Amino acid sequence: MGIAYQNLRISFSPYFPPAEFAPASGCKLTAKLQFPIMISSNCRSKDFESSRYRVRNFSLMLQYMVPENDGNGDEKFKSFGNWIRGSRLLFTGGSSSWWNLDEHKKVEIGAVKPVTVYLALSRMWKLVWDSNRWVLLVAFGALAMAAIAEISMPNILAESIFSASRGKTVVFARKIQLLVILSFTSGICSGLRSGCFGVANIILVKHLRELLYSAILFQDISFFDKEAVGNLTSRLGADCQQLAHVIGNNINLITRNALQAAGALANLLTLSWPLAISTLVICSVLSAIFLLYSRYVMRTAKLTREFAACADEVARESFTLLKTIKIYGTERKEVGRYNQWLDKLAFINTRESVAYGLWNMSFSTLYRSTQVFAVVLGGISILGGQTSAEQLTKYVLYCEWLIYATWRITDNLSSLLYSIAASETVFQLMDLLPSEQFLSKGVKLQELTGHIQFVNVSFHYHQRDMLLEHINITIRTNEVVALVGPSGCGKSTLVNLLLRLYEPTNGQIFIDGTPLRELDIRWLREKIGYVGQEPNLLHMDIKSNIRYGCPVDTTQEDIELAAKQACAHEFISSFPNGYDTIVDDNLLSGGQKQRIAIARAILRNPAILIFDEATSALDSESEHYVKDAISALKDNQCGQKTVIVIAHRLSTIVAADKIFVMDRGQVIETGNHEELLCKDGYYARLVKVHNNVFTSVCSEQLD
Ligand SMILES: Nc1ncnc2c1ncn2[C@@H]1O[C@H](COP(=O)(O)OP(=O)(O)OP(=O)(O)O)[C@@H](O)[C@H]1O
Repeated sequence: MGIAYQNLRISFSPYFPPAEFAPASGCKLTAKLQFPIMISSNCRSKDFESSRYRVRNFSLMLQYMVPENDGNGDEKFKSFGNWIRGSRLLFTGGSSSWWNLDEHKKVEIGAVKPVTVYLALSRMWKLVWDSNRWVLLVAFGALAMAAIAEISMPNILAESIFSASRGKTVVFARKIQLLVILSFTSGICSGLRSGCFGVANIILVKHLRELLYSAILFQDISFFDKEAVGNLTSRLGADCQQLAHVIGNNINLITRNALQAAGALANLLTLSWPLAISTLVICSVLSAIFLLYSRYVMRTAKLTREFAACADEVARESFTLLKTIKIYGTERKEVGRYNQWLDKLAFINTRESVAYGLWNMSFSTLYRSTQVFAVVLGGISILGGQTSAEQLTKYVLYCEWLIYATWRITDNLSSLLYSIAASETVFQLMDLLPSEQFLSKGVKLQELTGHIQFVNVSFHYHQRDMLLEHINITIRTNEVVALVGPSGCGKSTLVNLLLRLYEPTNGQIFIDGTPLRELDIRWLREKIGYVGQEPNLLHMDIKSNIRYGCPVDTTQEDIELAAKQACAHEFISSFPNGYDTIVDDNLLSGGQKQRIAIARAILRNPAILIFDEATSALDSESEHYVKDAISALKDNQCGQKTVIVIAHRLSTIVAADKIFVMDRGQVIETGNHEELLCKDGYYARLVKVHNNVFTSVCSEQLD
């Protein structure tokens, strides 16, 4: 990997730190830099040295690099200069570097095994054939009929003209009749062919998207740590759409033109084999040029998709974080970040267009020269008395057909190759096996009481240092426990392991005495209620949001009861549409979203309830209510629960039966509030700091 930007000043956006950047792990970036990177002041240089940031994906890192002078006039001059330099290279023999795409290979995302045309086509074919073979059979039947009708026409056309010139009225009338029948046959069959291939295409794209989407969704969460969301949506959207052309246009037109070319060649051979062979030579030259062109197209297509995906990812990220961008006034920086990928896209597309122009130039020249060639050779033959004018006319017509068909075949082949290149990543993703969690059939216990044990559990994220070390904790049935500790000490990670979003690197987790790995994951998750740090609601009505993922049927009363317990009923009822109000980003405050998420967790009536800083986005009053809701759930009407709360707010955790104090991935203290205060250790210090802050805030308010 290397960076080939000449004299480019690069800065890292402070709002999107390169979360995994460090030359240390696996990617010796600094050793290969061709030019020094100047890091601007908005990025602390220690971040680069720190082992916190490692290169996980070089291309991801590139997305965070922003040319410092983006958007100003200087840059426009520079890019204009680049264009001039580019054109000079193209036309002055320095073209090899102008055409060179190798440099850009370095930013391709994830090495993908190339897919052969045969493999890709057979997979696509199978997708359509398995679900609706009749469409394909009718399409190919109609295609063959139309091609036969069309290819017979030049012959009959010439015969009817020459029969008229010879005054043979009966022959002329018969030929015209035949021409009319052929015209109708060709028209009807062409319509049927296009329609059926169009339907086949729709079936193909639907299946591709369906399979791809489900293959992605069934991956482990660690898969999403490595893949950018923009890339995945790009595969689902643009790449699948690109494949939409394969059957409907490419295969359809290639087959039709191949049949027509074969028919034309057969007719040419019967008319005059020397002339036919000379046309074939021209067609072969065309094919050879096309082969060169197509190889280039395959490479540009791949890069185009990768860069478009990166641009999508930047746009997606910007739109998601729009508020942050507005507040920090980084619109121009974001435009620069986006532009960076657009420039790369333009670079590739310009070369692709020039290559297409050169290909078209070669084709047009050879096509026209064939006509001239045919007339010259044919004329000589007529003058020598070896060929008749009728034969020459037929020859010129079929010659045109052959060359035209060759052109259409190559043109569609290039588009087909473009699509096949898009299929590589799509198929690679589709071939990913679902997470092992979903494949193995685990144990379903008769009842889940919520007794949890972490036995010597250690864990680290992919390519990161060990985060949790030798965790040994026991949470008894119906206990309310709190996890406390400084930010980043691994509290949420501990919960992630309990939810089996990640597997421990060492040690085991037991639930009701059964190893977590052996339990049926769906069954287990049905029994767990989870309220995350950032409550994510879906774009649907509030009722459906509360009911989301609930394993049992629920009534409106159940939903309202859960909302009441989560202190959400009042504000929901205040909306004109009440529980039918559609949730969108601006409608609800952070606290309101969290209360809906709490209601969702309560409605499931889970055996284990997890609140990951569930109170962080709540105002004091709501926090008080939610605390009450948690206590109510603890000694609850509908069966007792084990409750795990991760909270920074002291008030939320004081009432817990047991508090686990964590620091740097280890549990350093255990006990209830009073016990821990008596220990006068880390927890006691935390409480003191909290009280001091609280007292100073109160006295400031009193002043
Ligand atoms: N998916 C991930 N991939 C890599 N590292 C991660 C991932 N999720 C979290 N981390 C890292 O693990 C460490 C612990 O994160 P975790 O969210 O468990 O901390 P926490 O104690 O819950 O912090 P907070 O109280 O701020 O939420 C952090 O340094 C974080 O950067």
